[in-house]
Amino acid sequence: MTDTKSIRTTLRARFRALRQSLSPNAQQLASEALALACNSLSKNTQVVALYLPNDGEIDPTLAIKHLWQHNKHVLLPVIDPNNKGHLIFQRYEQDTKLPLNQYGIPEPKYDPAEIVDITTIDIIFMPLVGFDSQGNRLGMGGGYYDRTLSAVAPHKPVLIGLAHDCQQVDRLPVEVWDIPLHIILTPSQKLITKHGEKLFELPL
Ligand SMILES: Nc1nc2c(c(=O)[nH]1)N(C=O)[C@@H](CNc1ccc(C(=O)N[C@@H](CCC(=O)O)C(=O)O)cc1)CN2
Ligand SMILES: Nc1ncnc2c1ncn2[C@@H]1O[C@H](COP(=O)(O)OP(=O)(O)OP(=O)(O)O)[C@@H](O)[C@H]1O
Repeated sequence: MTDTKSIRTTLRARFRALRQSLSPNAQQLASEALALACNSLSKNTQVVALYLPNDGEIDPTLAIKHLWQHNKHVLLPVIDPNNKGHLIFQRYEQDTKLPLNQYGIPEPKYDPAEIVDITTIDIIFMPLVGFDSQGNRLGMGGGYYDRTLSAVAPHKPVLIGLAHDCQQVDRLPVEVWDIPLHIILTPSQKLITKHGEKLFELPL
């Protein structure tokens, strides 16, 4: 194993354990703070991807409810059955059925009619295991988001990582394929990274 890979593996285990150890009350407060922040960032947008929580991840379900109330199109990631290691994004509505995927995460059943082209998404709010102030992201280790996003433009969709404050690390060792985040939201911070600063030149 390379140094980078082994450090990322060690950090992944540490930060997964840390977020899993948060109390239900801490998770609830985090989710409420997140809903306000997501809502404010989504104001001038129409199509927004989120995720359903797993493994102690910060819970965006309250944010999703707010977005529905404001008539936004909410999407969820679905593991692409036709393109190994990639995600597609499908519409998520109040009556969407959510069977569990291979990792036990609820996701819409694959349906080509429900797929939304990734280049039309305004914001992808992404789960993460760890992050640093440069916008580097450590995920679950499947490479799904990195592979899926490798084909999109550097400014669209806007990539926003969602995390608990305890998931921040000084500096993550990065891999060549890592796609940096524009913004990272935690219950107490809206961190605009150096990649995100370029977005101020564009309407969000
Ligand atoms: N909530 C949420 N949804 C998501 C992701 C995510 O990180 N969080 N993903 C982001 O990519 C995709 C799923 N990727 C995942 C990759 C690995 C594991 C996982 O639990 N891995 C186990 C090993 C499981 C096995 O191989 O049987 C582990 O590492 O313990 C979970 C999700 C799509 N949906
Ligand atoms: N663009 C890509 N093309 C091909 N393989 C990739 C790409 N991105 C990631 N991978 C593969 O995915 C594996 C996992 O990558 P990494 O450790 O960066 O995942 P992660 O960022 O934690 O996961 P995720 O993106 O699913 O949240 C790597 O071993 C790498 O080989």
